[in-house]
Amino acid sequence: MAYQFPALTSEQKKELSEIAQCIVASGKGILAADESVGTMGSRLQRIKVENTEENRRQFREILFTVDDSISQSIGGVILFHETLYQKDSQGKLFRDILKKKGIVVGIKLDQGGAPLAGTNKETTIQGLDGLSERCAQYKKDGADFGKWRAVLKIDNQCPSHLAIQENANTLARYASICQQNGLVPIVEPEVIADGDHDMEHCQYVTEKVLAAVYKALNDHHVYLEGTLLKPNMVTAGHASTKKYTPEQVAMATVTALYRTVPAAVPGICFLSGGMSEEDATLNLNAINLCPLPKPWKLSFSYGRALQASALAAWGGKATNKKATQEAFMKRALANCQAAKGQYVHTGSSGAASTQSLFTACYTY
Ligand SMILES: O=P(O)(O)OC[C@@]1(O)O[C@H](CO)[C@@H](O)[C@@H]1O
Repeated sequence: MAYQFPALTSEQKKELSEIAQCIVASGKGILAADESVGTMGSRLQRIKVENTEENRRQFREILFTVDDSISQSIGGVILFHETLYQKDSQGKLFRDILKKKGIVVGIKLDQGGAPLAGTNKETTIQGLDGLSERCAQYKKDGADFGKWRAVLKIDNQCPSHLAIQENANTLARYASICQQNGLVPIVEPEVIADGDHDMEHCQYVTEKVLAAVYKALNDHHVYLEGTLLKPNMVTAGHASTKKYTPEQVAMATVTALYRTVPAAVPGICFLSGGMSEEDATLNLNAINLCPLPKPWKLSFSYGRALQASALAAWGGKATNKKATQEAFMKRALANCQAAKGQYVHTGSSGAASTQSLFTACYTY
């Protein structure tokens, strides 16, 4: 069929693919620091710190003012709206601090779930109304990529055909709007780990979801070279009694991706989904060593698995700045090595790094 109505100019495509490649350049991944106020509240509650704007700002200032060498491991940071406009204690905007380090700034664009009536408590994600205007403003304010997380669960009759189609289409519509405004869309269809299903079942569902997402992206004329995928790894449900090695997780994950994700996609940055920091790193390392064709960069976009030790080290005290930055740097480096298949587990990880970070029905 003739391509009569091109969605993007060649200049727009060039810009988008350059941004995407820069984020996942060798060994680099993403710090997902885009927790909403509510989600950050539950993180802070764990360390007995009050969820105030100032406390959220202080923790993020510590992360973002870490040594410049962080840019060898972190190619992009996803921010929440509030954080995009926050400043450090010297009055410098966080986004300028990150950009000065050569880190690309991203913004969370989804606005929470809404029930899909007639399903077993499944959801779609809101935020398409006014999205183009928000994207245009964020681009002016220094963001170069966006993120939208859709949630699919494995349960009785789930995910339903409706939930898969609706979320795939919404992700594709979001991705198209992002690209029109110069933002690289991170497409995140998360099959959450709640449940007692085995890994094979998770693989089956993940393949169905990803196949629907890439069909929808194609229908919406999304330029794949200017996108990044943020999927779950293929694992057993959190309540499953079956245990799998990182090599088994890697084989199931890469098989699912190889069957469904086009080679034009420059990078796949996994979410950590409640895995411990160490498991998230070991699995990513095994994924990069998996003996299957891997035409994309396979990296990380971790929230919990990059910040849990740092949060524990901070404990709300400014005097713990150095220890907090060291803990963050350690995980960032470990994941940088894992993104190249070069991580060697030394056995010296702190308690926080092996602790499960799973929260049931994790939403926002
Ligand atoms: O699973 P993780 O790695 O902790 O976080 C993944 C993530 O998509 O989920 C959170 C909720 O939207 C976001 O803060 C984050 O970007």
